[in-house]
Amino acid sequence: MVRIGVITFPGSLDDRDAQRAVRFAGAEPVALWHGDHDLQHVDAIVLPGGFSYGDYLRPGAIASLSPIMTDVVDAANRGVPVLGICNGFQMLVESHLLPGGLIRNAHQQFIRRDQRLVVENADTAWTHQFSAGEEIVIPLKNGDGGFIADAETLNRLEGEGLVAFRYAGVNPNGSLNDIAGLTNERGNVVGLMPHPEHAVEAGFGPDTPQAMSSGIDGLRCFTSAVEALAARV
Ligand SMILES: NC(=O)CC[C@H](N)C(=O)O
Repeated sequence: MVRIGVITFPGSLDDRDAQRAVRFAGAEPVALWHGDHDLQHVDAIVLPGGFSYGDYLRPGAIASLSPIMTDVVDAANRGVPVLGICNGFQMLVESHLLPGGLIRNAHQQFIRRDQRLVVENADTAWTHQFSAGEEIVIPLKNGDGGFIADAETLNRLEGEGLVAFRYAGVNPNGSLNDIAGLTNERGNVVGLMPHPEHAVEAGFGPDTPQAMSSGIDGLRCFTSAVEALAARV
């Protein structure tokens, strides 16, 4: 069975939900601890949402220095699929596995909403079960979701198709180019601000009209990875 590790940091909030999403996707969730240098030979890694180290300094900045993050960076560079959700996306950026930065929302408020997204890149480990241009709805909840990058980086991200998800309808936080999520060149590392793990079970996900979203749009992030990994085993 495919085994997907979910790393818990001090202040993680959504690690249990991420484990549950992994189980719903048909894989075995493996609870990993940030202070261990031990990935327990998992096939893929999820960095969950939350408030690691109370968002002290910058969200994800202290967590990026946790012992296990050197193992995560090594694994990512070997091609192991890594998904960073919200605070996990912030950790990926702070670890330089993805470029740019995430700053306070433009309106200065913490925001929670069911968010429309366009899947821009459906050729990554975590998105290949979507189609490019497909619109989905998953929850968004953060205080520091404003994506920034210098002009050269932004041009490269757009030119090389490294924008994985883009906000649709409204830009909820002032992110440049409506960027909600990124992938690396290889497609194994993906980070996004909205929360796919909160949209994996009918009746508990976004409350949107059927025509707009299945309510479980987030599940395909996880089943994408599980399907590709299962084919390798
Ligand atoms: N939901 C989350 O993971 C929140 C991330 C981070 N603490 C923020 O507020 O931006």
